[in-house]
Amino acid sequence: MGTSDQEWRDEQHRVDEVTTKVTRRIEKLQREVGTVRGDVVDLRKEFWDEVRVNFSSSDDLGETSTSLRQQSQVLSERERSHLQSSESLKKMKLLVRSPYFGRIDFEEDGSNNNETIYLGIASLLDDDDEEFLVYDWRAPVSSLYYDGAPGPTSYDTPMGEINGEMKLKRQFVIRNAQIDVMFDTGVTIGDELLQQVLSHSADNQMKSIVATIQKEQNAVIRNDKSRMLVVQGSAGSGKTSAALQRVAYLLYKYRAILKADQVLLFSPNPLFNSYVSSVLPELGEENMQQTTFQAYLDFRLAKEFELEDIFTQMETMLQTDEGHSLEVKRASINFKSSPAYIEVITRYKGYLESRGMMFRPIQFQGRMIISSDTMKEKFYSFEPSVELANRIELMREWMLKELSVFAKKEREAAWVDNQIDLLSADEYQKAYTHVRRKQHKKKDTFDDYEKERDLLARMIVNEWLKPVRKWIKRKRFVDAKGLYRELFLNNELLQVVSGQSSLPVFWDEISEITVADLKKGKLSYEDATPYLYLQELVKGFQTNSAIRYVFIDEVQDYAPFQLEYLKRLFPRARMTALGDLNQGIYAHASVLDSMESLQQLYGPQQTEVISLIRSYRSTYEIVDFTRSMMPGGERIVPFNRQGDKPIVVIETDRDQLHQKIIEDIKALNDQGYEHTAIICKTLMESEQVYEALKDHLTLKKVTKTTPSFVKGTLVIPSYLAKGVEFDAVIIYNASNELYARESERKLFYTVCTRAMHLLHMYSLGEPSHFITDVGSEKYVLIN
Ligand SMILES: Nc1ncnc2c1ncn2[C@@H]1O[C@H](COP(=O)(O)OP(=O)(O)OP(=O)(O)O)[C@@H](O)[C@H]1O
Repeated sequence: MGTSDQEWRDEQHRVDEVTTKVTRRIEKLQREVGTVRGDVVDLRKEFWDEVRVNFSSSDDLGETSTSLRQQSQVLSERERSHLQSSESLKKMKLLVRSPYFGRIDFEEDGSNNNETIYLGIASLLDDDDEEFLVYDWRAPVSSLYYDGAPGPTSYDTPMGEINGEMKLKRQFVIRNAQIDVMFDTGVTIGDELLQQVLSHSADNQMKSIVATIQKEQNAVIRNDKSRMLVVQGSAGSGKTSAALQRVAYLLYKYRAILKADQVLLFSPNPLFNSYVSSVLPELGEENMQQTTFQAYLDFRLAKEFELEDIFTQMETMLQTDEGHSLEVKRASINFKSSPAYIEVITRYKGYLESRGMMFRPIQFQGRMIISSDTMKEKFYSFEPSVELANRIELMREWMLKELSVFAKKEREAAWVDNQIDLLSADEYQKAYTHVRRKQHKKKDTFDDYEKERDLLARMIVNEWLKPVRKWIKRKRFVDAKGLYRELFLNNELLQVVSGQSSLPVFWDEISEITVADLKKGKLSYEDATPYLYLQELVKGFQTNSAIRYVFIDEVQDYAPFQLEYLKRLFPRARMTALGDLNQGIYAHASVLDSMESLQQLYGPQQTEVISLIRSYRSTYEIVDFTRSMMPGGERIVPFNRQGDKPIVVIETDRDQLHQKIIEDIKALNDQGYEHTAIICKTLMESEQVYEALKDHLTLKKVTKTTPSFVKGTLVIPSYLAKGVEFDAVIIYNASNELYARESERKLFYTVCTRAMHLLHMYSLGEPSHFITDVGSEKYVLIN
């Protein structure tokens, strides 16, 4: 809908006015921040000058402490004020170039007052703090802009629903205080603006989308009722974008009680962490915490085991030769990632309540302090109704007492005398000081020889037993490894706890490999979470209650076990899980067959599922091609942005193939496509390609340890391209030799959907049937 010249002039006039106010506000805040910073520095420097310190009498002591308190109050007040001013300044700086992006005119029922509401990244009040010149995009009234169309409408507020009529919905693009684009619009945030935004070049960092949030995305962002929010959305439908705006929304709505470090995002890989890290700061918010599930496993298990990571597992599974060992590995992954295996572990815990617990004996200098059998006997002497983990707690207390008894006896041992004799003068002095401190500074500690020997012996024994004590305190006496191994050594046990008389496929081989790995101190990726889960069921769960919101991106890549584990790990958190079943690239992903199964986690009552079906990232032609690869793909709705059809280039000679790719990339660079990727299937292929092309092109090699994306032409293995996007994607070898197994369809789909503007697939020999099955009208074939 067009706007008149007069309206344009009026709006520009308002932009000028607001910008002038913001500029003035910035100048004022800069002065304030400077002054307060100076005050804080001075106060810190002069802190002790202002405090009257006098410890002579109890009155003086009281005065000193009051003076200290007052001085630290002044300091913390100034520090708070500095923080506030700095935050306001940060927001004003966001507003100065583009104060707002939307306007709605709304008349509340019965008010007769047409209120004009402008929406921006942050709110702005006029000088007397009475009128909002700009409303924060997250304010309750702003939802009208994203959800409502001109006409009768309503929005929710903490006080209840407000009804009225929207008279106007207008969009702006304001750059450097000048209106570039302005138009009035209907329900959706205009396609025109989206067209503009989406046709831009890719970046190595994700951007915020506040000006063009779509209605269904807004539902994700503002959803506030469910414990678990599941977002199923096609590739490029804005799941990650919506998740990040949702974090910003929650931080705004609950600003009095929620801090950014109480929100945790699980990303698919460390690279992705850096890719999304600028969105929240762009919105004036602090970043949430970010991690990967792998990082958590490393944190918990890497000291104990040589841990297979998810990418190594992936490399194994992507081997071209489907030999028997790969079949066994796949069966192992499938079983160990299945809900049935959760049942096995849970029932195993029940089984252990009455039998089968395993302990590691406590020994000292080759002598037994407490044997495994004694521990087991003690464990089963506790009341059977006491929870397993609580019994372990009781065991810990009992063992610490036993250790004290042992320590007392040990003080008389001959080795202790030897140690005392061996103490150097220095050590003796140290021991003396130490013992004195322990004895609360009694002066007569080393008065007579007997006492002296006794105290030194006590100290030496305690020192020597310190690691044992620590070991007990950490409950290392529970033989978690033995308990886990038992499942693979004892078929009868497995049958009992699985409730099945038959054993899983390839069980003998799976068991043999698992046991051998455990013996070597190795743990495969598929064993890591079940192992941890069993250990926690027995020893008690380590939980993190500080985290209030957990976001899991690419949830289709998690096994049910891992989700169950996260639920336990964060007992006070609400969860938002975002995923696309079509992009489940890992072997264990096949077990998570529908997003609805995620409802089991917290139960349907506490779960809400939202589907996003519009795909924004890629051009119409690319989405039309990629969606045809997937069963049910017709449900994906491409955003109507036109581009070139995907290209398939067939070549029989590898050198020729390289030559063509080099020319292609040079041409793309000339056309201004700055962020392109040569996507290879595996790391090995990626390394070979990098070596072959690096002298002809400026390339950046990406591996699992690359800390962040940079702009340019990347050479990247398929699975590391998850979640990110590029102007142009070059699939290095999309041949049928490489991509033919059904299990690789989703991987191929995922890599193709990384392209925003251009998708070029090269093939050494016959192209993958994933391409040819699509229908030749959807791509251009070059022989
Ligand atoms: N409402 C929107 N306005 C502007 N751009 C959008 C909008 N929604 C999504 N996009 C853009 O579409 C692209 C894809 O978004 P995003 O990465 O969030 O999708 P996704 O669903 O997480 O994708 P995938 O599952 O394929 O990784 C990004 O460039 C994002 O900025």
